[in-house]
Amino acid sequence: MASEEAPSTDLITLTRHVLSDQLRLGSAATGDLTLLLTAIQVTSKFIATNVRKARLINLVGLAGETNVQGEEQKKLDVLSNDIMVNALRASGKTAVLVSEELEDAIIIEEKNRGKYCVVFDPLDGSSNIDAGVNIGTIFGIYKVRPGSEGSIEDVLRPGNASRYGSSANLVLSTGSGVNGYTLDAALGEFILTHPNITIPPRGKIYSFNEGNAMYFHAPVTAYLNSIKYPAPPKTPYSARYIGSMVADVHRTLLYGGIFGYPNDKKSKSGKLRLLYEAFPMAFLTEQAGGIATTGTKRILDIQPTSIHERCSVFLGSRDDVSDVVKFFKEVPADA
Ligand SMILES: O=P(O)(O)OC[C@H]1O[C@](O)(COP(=O)(O)O)[C@@H](O)[C@@H]1O
Repeated sequence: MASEEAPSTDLITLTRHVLSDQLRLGSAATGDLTLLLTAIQVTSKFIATNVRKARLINLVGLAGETNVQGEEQKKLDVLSNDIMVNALRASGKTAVLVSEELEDAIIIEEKNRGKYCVVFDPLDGSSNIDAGVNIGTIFGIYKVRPGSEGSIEDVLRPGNASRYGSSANLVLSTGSGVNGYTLDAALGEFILTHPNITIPPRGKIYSFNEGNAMYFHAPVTAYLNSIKYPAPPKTPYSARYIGSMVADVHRTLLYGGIFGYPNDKKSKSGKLRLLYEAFPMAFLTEQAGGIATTGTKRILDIQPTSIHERCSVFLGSRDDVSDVVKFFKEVPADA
């Protein structure tokens, strides 16, 4: 009879892990980032719980409002946004908040102000909510510039980011590698389950919404044809597309391959937002050993000019994304 392996007694919670990370920084660490991440953890747990029981407590469907992107807001979009704004303000560690759901940035009042700015998409993939498909929260954290009291300029800077479904995962980088945590709902703790995530140098999966294929620019079409109809002995890549960036990128980090949402002839600037979708995902991808590009520019080098601007996104395994960049060099945009 197979003996079940005894559970590890050395539980590494997210808080413990971030603290040890901060302690490695010695006196430079004030504990502020740990407290801010604790606030974000609480919002993720709350959102995870509500996503799980959404249909039972009438939290599915539309909220009846439209956001700055022109998208109809889901009830869970609004709830998740309110929860994050309140928790981040109450943490006393933030100066500027930028949310996908709010037209303007929130500049935190002096009495509650801290030294961090948080940009976030409270519920990414919301088109999938009512079908119970994986969705998530994406966030990025900046320090205010020296001498700044907190203004929009503190987040309009080059970038150089939870997932809810069968399990709630949180994937985090503070600049020294990427770690994944799984929420133990019984304990109410995120436990380290994926230490030091490293993306494979090349994968066998591509993740694009090919429903837009007729609008794709020539380099993208040429690249996709190269992996769908390769010359033998190479074999075609598999297609996987959930339609929630947080879930498609999570899988890409673990299995390798490429996720892409390019700008095209229909949407010139692309769909995904630079500050709170592309930057955090690009940072995680690079920290995991991958590449994140627009096809012609490293995403983290982009200088943002507005908080809701969009950009083209290709990210994933180093060799796969390098192939895309090669096609952008060799194939004229509208050949
Ligand atoms: O439905 P499409 O056009 O494939 O777009 C899906 C993409 O849009 C998004 O849903 C945008 O995010 P929001 O749901 O936060 O607006 C991404 O998660 C996803 O990658």
